[in-house]
Amino acid sequence: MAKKKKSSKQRTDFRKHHQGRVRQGDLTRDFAGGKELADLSHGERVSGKGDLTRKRTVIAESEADAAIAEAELMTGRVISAHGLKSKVMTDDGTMYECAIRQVLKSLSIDGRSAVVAGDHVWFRAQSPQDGMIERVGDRHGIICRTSRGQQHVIVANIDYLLIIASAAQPGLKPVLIDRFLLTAKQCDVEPVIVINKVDLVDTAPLQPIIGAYAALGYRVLMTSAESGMGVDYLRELLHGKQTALAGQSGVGKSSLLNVVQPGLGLAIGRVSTDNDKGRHTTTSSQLIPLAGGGAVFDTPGIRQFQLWDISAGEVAGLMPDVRPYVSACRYPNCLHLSEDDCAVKDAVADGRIDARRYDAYCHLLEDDLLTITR
Ligand SMILES: Nc1nc2c(ncn2[C@@H]2O[C@H](COP(=O)(O)OP(=O)(O)OP(=O)(O)O)[C@@H](O)[C@H]2O)c(=O)[nH]1
Ligand SMILES: [Zn+2]
Repeated sequence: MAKKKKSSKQRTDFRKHHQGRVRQGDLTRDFAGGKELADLSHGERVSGKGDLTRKRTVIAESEADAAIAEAELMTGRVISAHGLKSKVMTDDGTMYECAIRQVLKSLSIDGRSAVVAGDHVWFRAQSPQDGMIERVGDRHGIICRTSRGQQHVIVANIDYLLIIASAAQPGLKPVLIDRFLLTAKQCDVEPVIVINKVDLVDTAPLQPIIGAYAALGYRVLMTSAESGMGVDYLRELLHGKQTALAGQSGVGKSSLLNVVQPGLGLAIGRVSTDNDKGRHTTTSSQLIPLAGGGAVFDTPGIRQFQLWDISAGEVAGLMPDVRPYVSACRYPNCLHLSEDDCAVKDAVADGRIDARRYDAYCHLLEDDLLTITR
């Protein structure tokens, strides 16, 4: 017991000393660190005799070994994880293709991935391009989806989900914003709504919709990558934060980042005229470190994120404006569509719930969720 405490303190001290940007307590999934491996190698000598002095000496030796082993590790952030290979970027922007140590893989619990995009990892460089991940930091702010009962983490360690929409080309689709809001709520990541391309429209008609979101407590920004409107505010907001980008193709995600951080040079696509839908120019995950701190995660997995993981019965509870009424419905499993004595429909009828939001709710259930589960 005492031995364990000491070793975790040593790790914490080491971490504080060497890994300034990683918070204390980040290393609880410490399956394969030098300490454990050192303990294994000294196992017989330690447990065989019960000689306390010798035991202490061996522990001290193994801790020294562990410190040396740890000192050889490099830190980085996982950009993408595919099967057993991960792309890891170090603080100075060097990319490594990393394998995952077997013990990490075998200790990954209930089918969850041992390593996911966004993870902070400690790895051993094996060549200028290759490495072996030895340790994964604790996760917070996980954006995930569940399909066929399996949870897939798309990206970890995220503070904001930046939901980017555009006022025109493609036109504003509040339904899409609502979907991403549900995702953010479900993942417990703070959403920020950005309405871009406001240079193309008269903004007066946007005010009611912006007001409705703001009244629900969401942060809403109007921006233009073209005129620069709202860009300083956005830059300030992203400063020091870990942000994941969401939004339909062509709304200007890359353009906005390029003006938030001049010199970035992300590829800008043309909006497809084919049914106003466009096609994502960005096809692989990117981690964009921001000058002055923070980073933006741009991954196709979130760009194309759908409501895979939300069941029809859960949606109302995730909408702050609808949630207060659901417990007053006659039927506990009321979906607030065509049921009798529905408190949600009553609230829509007398204006306590915004009719547009309720419409979006109905569409979502009828078009997506109920048809998928049928
Ligand atoms: N007028 C105007 N055009 C913009 C603005 N932002 C982006 N655009 C244009 O919109 C088109 C798409 O911009 P992108 O930045 O590639 O959009 P995206 O969201 O990154 O697109 P994907 O990579 O496909 O997901 C480009 O032609 C941009 O020049 C804006 O604020 N105003
Ligand atoms: Zn109801």
